[in-house]
Amino acid sequence: MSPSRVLVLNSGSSSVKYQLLDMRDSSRLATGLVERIGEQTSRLRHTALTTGETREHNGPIADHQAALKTVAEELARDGLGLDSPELAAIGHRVVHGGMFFTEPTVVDDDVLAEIERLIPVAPLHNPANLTGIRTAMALRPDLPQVAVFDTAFHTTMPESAARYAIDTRIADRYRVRRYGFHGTSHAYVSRATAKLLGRAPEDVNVIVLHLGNGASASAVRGGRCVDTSMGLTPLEGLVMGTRSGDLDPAVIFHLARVGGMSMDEIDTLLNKRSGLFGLCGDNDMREIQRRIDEGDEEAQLAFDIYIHRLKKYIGAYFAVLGRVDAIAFTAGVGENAAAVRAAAVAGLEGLGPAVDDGLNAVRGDAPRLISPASARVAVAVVPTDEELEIARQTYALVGKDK
Ligand SMILES: Nc1ncnc2c1ncn2[C@@H]1O[C@H](COP(=O)(O)OP(=O)(O)O)[C@@H](O)[C@H]1O
Ligand SMILES: CC(=O)OP(=O)(O)O
Ligand SMILES: [Mg+2]
Repeated sequence: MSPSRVLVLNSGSSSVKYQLLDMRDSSRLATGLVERIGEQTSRLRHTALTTGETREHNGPIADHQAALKTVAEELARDGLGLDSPELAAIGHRVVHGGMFFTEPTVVDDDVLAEIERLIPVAPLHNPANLTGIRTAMALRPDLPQVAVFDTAFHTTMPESAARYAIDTRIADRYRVRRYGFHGTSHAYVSRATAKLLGRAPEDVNVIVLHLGNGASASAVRGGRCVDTSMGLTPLEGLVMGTRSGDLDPAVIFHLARVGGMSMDEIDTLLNKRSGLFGLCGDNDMREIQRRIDEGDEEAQLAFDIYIHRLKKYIGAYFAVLGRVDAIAFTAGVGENAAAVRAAAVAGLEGLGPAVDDGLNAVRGDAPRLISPASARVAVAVVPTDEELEIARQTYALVGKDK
């Protein structure tokens, strides 16, 4: 029998999420998460679905290379090691693929060089993605390593949405344009939303709100992305856990000229010390909601700013799409924070969407509608599964090669 397993690695700036899947039936064999890499308090949580056993390790894991070695050891303990002949390929989430990578791609030296060249426009993500690929290559040099790019789904955006209004020659010389991210999630969720509505993706217009630590919105017309909120880098758009999202670019000149801050300091400020964290000292929506329940005004204002920006994007994408069939909430905040969903849609009834408080309060892992039957625009919670989507794309590509 030909090998049918795919290991998926989603390496973030300080974490690695992974899943081992059997693509004959898309079942998960193992899943896990390494968090707080580089800190003293790193944690690995590994679950073997073959046995139902979960193991946890606490203690420092210095870097992504060490993290992946530990992951490989954990898989081996369950008889699912990387040396298995059943492994067909390793699929990697790569955040920035620039303009060239519109499809999943088997990694070779040229692909590695291009991912490396794009580091300045994804400084938090591409270095971790590269380490993931290189470490996996060293462990299994014979296996195809497939890169699945966050940017790929957004390459269908029209030039009117993808261009910034700056001197075209400068923009072209430095490839300054809007690329968009979280594309694997936007693609998966927009398709799953069409399915939930019982319609073909080609017939459905969806606004997808991917609200995790990083957050982005997209306007999807008939299965193709026509606009998204992230731009050259994953900093533009919505208010995020630690990123500012949209601001007047002159804020940067002001902080440099008047505040005496260096470019690196401003970069760190906007990427790591802004967003919800910058506004109230917490980036986790659970903690913010707890503080709001206690009457904390700072947390309330952070929440209100987050919601105001989200609403502006929902409104904008109504205008971009003309007709909207559904709004889909996904990722950690979108899937779990009922208060965010209710507040984001409140007051938009004139445009068609509405949230039913009873349905919104129901928790679950399955895609579900939270709008009343009378709403002209459906509102849905659609859990994302970037790892499954990466595994599918990886397996489809490797299968084609055989
Ligand atoms: N039960 C919950 N209620 C509210 N927010 C939650 C809940 N669980 C997770 N979150 C939010 O989701 C975020 C993580 O989302 P996730 O999509 O896993 O992010 P990422 O992939 O960017 O690490 C957390 O920072 C937190 O704000
Ligand atoms: C692109 C991006 O922001 O990714 P994440 O949400 O995983 O940080
Ligand atoms: Mg994520």
